[in-house]
Amino acid sequence: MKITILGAGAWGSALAISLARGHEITLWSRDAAHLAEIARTRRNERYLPGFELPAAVSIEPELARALSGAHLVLVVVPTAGFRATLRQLAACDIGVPVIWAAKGFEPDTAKLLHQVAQEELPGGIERGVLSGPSFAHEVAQGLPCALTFAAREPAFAHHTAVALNHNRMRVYSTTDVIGVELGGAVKNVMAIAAGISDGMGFGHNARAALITRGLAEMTRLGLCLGGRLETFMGLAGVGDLILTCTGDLSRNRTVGKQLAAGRDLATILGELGHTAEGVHTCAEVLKKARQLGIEMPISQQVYRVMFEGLSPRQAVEDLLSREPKAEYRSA
Ligand SMILES: NC(=O)C1=CN([C@@H]2O[C@H](COP(=O)(O)OP(=O)(O)OC[C@H]3O[C@@H](n4cnc5c(N)ncnc54)[C@H](O)[C@@H]3O)[C@@H](O)[C@H]2O)C=CC1
Ligand SMILES: O=C(CO)COP(=O)(O)O
Repeated sequence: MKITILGAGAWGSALAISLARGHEITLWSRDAAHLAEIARTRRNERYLPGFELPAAVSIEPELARALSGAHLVLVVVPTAGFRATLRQLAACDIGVPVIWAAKGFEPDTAKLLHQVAQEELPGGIERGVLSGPSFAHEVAQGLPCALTFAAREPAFAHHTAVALNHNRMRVYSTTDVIGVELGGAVKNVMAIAAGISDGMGFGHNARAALITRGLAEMTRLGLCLGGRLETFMGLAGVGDLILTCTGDLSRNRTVGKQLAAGRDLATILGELGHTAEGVHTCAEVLKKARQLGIEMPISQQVYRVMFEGLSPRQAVEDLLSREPKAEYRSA
């Protein structure tokens, strides 16, 4: 299959390297100068240093040419650029399936990406989302991983998962698009919380509590939005939650650790040099939770630490001083 990947950050580049095992890949980005450097060096030293691009990956700065002959388009830009990228794509009159691998709500609109796709892509174009526990660096190394691909149409979900699957990347399929997208969005907020807790030295018990109660928040919101319980218990839910809350390769977890060290958010993001989707998605998650009357105390405290100057220590004390409750309750 010929797959065109839009977005040459860490994840777009890692997927290009990984999928080049069985497909012909064309990599495109809005940043022509960066693409020219990748084409010259056959490496993406800016976002994914240390990996050579396989021969099956071509670089194409002209979008229409990048899309020519493609059987599948994979959009891997941050949520902030998702709508604009789909608009460019739609202007090229594509007639092939479009799938995406970004995680989070669209900034400001509190929309999940399938809703943005619904607004921007012509009707009749098959679509879906790839998610799950997958640090770009490990995927580029060819280490084993398992992901999930969600699409409304079961046959499309199955065939796409089969096409993306290879012996280092097991891809499962589901029709729960909302659950998969919501899991990927909320886990990034929880990774910031876990980073704060670990950065404060609160220990393994506290982190396990955050992951578990984070899963409860994800599930409460996700079920209300129409996601399915089993999705939150799967790769795109608890799987990715565990990875990002515990793995030091996580950019969101790094943001949390730096906040715990008392550093200012703007400085942290400036130095990170990568996207940390949990930062803006936190506000969108809380917007949704408010609209639906759902309690999300951990997300609330992460927001207050990032944007209202609450100290990480006070944030944790506030969480612990809440009235004891039943562990399970309906939304
Ligand atoms: N890095 C990882 O391990 C994984 C990342 N993801 C998700 O993939 C998405 C992309 O992340 P990364 O590639 O890691 O980010 P990155 O920070 O490594 O690279 C971002 C890329 O997007 C481009 N970009 C930045 N703003 C843009 C905009 N407004 N419009 C179009 N392009 C823009 C940059 O030029 C760069 O090429 C995010 O939603 C992230 O949550 C998902 C799974 C794994
Ligand atoms: O989504 C990811 C792994 O599944 C990457 O997480 P970060 O964006 O926190 O690095």
